[in-house]
Amino acid sequence: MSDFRQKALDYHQYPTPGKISVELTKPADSAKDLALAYSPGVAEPVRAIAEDPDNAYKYTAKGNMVAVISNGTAILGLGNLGPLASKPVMEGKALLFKRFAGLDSIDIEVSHRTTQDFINTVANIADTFGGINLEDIKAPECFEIEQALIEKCNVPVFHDDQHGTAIVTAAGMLNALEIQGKSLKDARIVCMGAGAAAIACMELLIKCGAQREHIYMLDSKGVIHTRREDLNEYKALFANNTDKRTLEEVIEGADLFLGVSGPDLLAPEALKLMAEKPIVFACSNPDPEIKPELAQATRDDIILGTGRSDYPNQVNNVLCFPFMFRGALDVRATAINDEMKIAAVEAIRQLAKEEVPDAVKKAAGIDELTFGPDYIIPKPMDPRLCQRVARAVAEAAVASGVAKIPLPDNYMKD
Ligand SMILES: NC(=O)C1=CN([C@@H]2O[C@H](COP(=O)(O)OP(=O)(O)OC[C@H]3O[C@@H](n4cnc5c(N)ncnc54)[C@H](OP(=O)(O)O)[C@@H]3O)[C@@H](O)[C@H]2O)C=CC1
Ligand SMILES: CC(=O)C(=O)O
Ligand SMILES: [Mg+2]
Repeated sequence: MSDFRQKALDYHQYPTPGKISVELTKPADSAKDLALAYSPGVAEPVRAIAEDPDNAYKYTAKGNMVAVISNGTAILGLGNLGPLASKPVMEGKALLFKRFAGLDSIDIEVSHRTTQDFINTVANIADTFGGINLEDIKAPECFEIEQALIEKCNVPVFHDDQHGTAIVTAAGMLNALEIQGKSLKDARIVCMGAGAAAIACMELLIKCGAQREHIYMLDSKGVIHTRREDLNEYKALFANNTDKRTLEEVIEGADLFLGVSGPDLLAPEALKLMAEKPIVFACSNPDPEIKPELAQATRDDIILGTGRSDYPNQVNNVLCFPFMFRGALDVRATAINDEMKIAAVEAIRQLAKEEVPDAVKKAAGIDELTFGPDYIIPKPMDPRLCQRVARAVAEAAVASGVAKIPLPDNYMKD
């Protein structure tokens, strides 16, 4: 067994199996404590919540609690390995919620027969939580699931692989384009993958200024084009009227490559065909579409991002989802809308241009971090991310009318 594999397994096994646990927030030592915590005292908040459901935010952990819910159908880039196998990833998301945004989070892995079963299961438990983070649910079911849950639930529902990924990708792309001296409006884009992350990333890039007709999307059968008869309605929106059928044909002259598909799908020969100063985000986890060392050896004018923590430019939804929910929950947003997403893109983008505190460099294990090809987006351990992104998101929620309470005084001020 490799050293790293053993280390990863040991990390998860010792000293206690798993990565999360539940802590008490109130004393529970004496009979007096228990009389308040349990019977008879607990009856008082019960009555208060029965009278007004919003009292759940006052008397229970709901307002600071996010459920991370998966069915394990698209676990990272490892595929459909089932609900239980997705548990380490979901516990990992809970760890990130707590570590970076102070949000309590519990993972829920759902076995189900039909898509409707899954929707019903989540809808039936949603009121327990302040928000629902859907994770690693494959396309195209993820689109129907998210839409149905947004309609059924009173709390914000967010499919992280779609929108978290899209927000971070857009922020990174815009900064990389700026450094390479290119514009999103003119950029020729190749998107490898046509699933949850791919469709959402391209839709958000279009909202940020990319042109749909400049995008070529590929799935496991090749280029998505208008003469294909096997396209679902989401892929069909990206069908090009073209004779091109292969990656090599569409990548020639491309400025941007986004990989949200699987390992080693971008060969160096294809990378060589991209335009001058290309931008490549090889975001498949854990193994990117091209090995970073190979990409760098193939093109010295490249800006490269991956989804991983062990290379520069980590283009990963961890830069978004903890703070998106922090901001949304703090103003009790009923939804996560486009205004909030665009506000998050801008906040992430701008932070990368600021001076980096020494503590962040130390945690990243890097001596110098200055806005440029090897530093296009902030590091996950940058504590300013929570302040900036949560504040931008909360302000956008208030301004766009989905917040149920006003911005708290001095909210997330530096
Ligand atoms: N860095 C980050 O933050 C994130 C990275 N990702 C990564 O993106 C990838 C996809 O995740 P997600 O969208 O949730 O999963 P989905 O299952 O929804 O989509 C996977 C897509 O990849 C396509 N694909 C598979 N094999 C190939 C191939 N050989 N050539 C071209 N396309 C292929 C599939 O094609 P088809 O439609 O034909 O089946 C499908 O469109 C994963 O590797 C995941 O780790 C995802 C979210 C966040
Ligand atoms: C990062 C992530 O959510 C994924 O790869 O699925
Ligand atoms: Mg995911």
